[in-house]
Amino acid sequence: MQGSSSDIESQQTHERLVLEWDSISYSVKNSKILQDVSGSVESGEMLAIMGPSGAGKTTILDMLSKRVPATSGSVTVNGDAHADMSALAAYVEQSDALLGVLTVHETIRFAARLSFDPATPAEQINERVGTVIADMGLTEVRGNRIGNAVQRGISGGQKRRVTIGSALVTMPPILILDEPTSGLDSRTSREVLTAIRTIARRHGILVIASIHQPNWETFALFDKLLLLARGRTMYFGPTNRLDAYLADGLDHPVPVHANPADHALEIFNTDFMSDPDARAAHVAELAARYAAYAQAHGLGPAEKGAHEPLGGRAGQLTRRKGLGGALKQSAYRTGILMERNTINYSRNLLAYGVRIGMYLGMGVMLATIWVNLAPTSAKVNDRLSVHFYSVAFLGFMSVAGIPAFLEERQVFVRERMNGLYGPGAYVLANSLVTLPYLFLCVLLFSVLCYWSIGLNPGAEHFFRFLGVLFLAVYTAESQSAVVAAVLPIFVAALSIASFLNGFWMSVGGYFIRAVNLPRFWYDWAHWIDYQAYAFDLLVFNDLHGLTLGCATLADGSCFCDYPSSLTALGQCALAGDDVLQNLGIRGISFKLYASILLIIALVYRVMLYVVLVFKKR
Ligand SMILES: Nc1ncnc2c1ncn2[C@@H]1O[C@H](COP(=O)(O)OP(=O)(O)OP(=O)(O)O)[C@@H](O)[C@H]1O
Repeated sequence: MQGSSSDIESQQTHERLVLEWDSISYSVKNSKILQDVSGSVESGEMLAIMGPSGAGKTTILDMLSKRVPATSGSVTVNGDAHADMSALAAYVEQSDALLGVLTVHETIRFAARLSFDPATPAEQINERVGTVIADMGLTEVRGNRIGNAVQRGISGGQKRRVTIGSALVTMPPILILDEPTSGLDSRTSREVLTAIRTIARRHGILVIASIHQPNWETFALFDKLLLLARGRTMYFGPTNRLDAYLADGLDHPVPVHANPADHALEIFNTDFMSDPDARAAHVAELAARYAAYAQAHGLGPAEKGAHEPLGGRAGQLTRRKGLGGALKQSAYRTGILMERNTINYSRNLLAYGVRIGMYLGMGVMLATIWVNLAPTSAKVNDRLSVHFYSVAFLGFMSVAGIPAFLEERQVFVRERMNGLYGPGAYVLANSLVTLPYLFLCVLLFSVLCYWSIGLNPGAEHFFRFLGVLFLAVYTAESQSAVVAAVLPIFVAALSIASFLNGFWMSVGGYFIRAVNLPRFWYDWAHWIDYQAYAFDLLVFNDLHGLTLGCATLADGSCFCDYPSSLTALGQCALAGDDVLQNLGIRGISFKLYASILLIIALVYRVMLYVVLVFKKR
């Protein structure tokens, strides 16, 4: 039988799941953010979580998705407290983490490709992507870019729908949405939630959404409602029984023509009560009244029944794949990420175009300021400063890559949480796609300045200069990535990465000779300083084997700026190796130093991986 869209549709119909949470509480220090909240929801159902601002809606979503463990109580799927939620659930956060230069269609298609089995035919993926784009009302803007600081893109509400679409297209068994309708007008909110409901019913997806102020029709799309105030349950049950509870349980019937959701939020909002004790007592009383009513009227979580054990697709997802399978999947996802990164890098003018311009500018600057250095001993210090400047400033400017790394990292955090791929695939794709881009930057810089400065001529010397500089810049870029992964806040990452580069400059051996450094710094910092190895290599490459002319003074004597072994032989010249000897870098092994530089770069890449393994947000 021919593969058709119905194949993929049927593959994506999930087995029945029941998500239950039993008496979950969450405290930070001594403050109780959630208290004894219980409930359940199953495949095909939509649960709304509502409550005044600060009621604990995002917190409970974090508990249900197991992003944050509850202080007490349990969260189970089909009775299993160890179900792998990253494999079962897609979580759509309040903020939209998207790559600004991709189009709407590309964004959703990449999400689909990252989630589907490698064997899924492209037409099936395209069909699913097309359906989701239509369902989210994005057909008109499917070819438009998302937008970023330099290029205005789609609207905030459309971005919200792209984020939801990117989750929905992966057909997760559980879909968790934090404020899916923020930024959407009431008609669009209703359309989007109607589409989610249709897809959820059709494919048996369990949907949980926190929501602010839904209008009547939107509210009615939900099967169940959990109403929170100050972390306590004000109501949990079918949406269509809320009216009865407000009237009979609380003596606050919904006025004629009023929206029950608005009315309930008015009752449970205690933010404007000035006395904190009275506020706490009021909320406690409302929670007690709900508990008594729920018991008397059979509301609350369904009776725990016998569950099917997790099996089928969900079970497969929660089970670890064999090593071979995992590696294959990982290689497949890495390939897709590389493709996406390449598009991102090639289109991201702000992050990458401007940087290329900056490296070009630095090349022109060096070429015109250190212009045509004669091979004389008087110009040795100028040559040294060229090498120092090239390593230190090109390395330093790697901080310009931090904003783009942070944008990419946010997308990674979202997709990783949703089980699309792990830190291994991400780091590998990032590490590989950065290579040609940085190489291009360093190549442009080198071509522009190497010959006009008059560094050691010869192709071999030029290519060594290029290679060493490229390794140094790649190491610096890797260092910036590690810093930004640890501290994903732009200003903080920028400050720390700049400080580190300044530190490496200070202990590298240029400003103060390495052997003159205080032992405390020399014994460790100098030896792990990538700039020190790169500087030594560039100087060695330039001066080794070179003969430099010295000055003949008025009295006929010869003056060299460095002690020369050649003057004793009757030549008024300075051997480049004499300078190297004086600097303490004579006889270094080019291969060894280049290998150490490479190892430092790789260590940073491994550090990036380790940081991302442990730092999940
Ligand atoms: N890690 C934390 N440390 C301290 N306070 C926290 C922490 N997490 C949540 N809170 C507090 O718990 C309360 C509930 O926060 P939460 O973000 O869950 O509310 P919310 O209902 O989603 O609010 P909103 O609708 O405004 O987004 C807030 O007062 C918040 O400040």
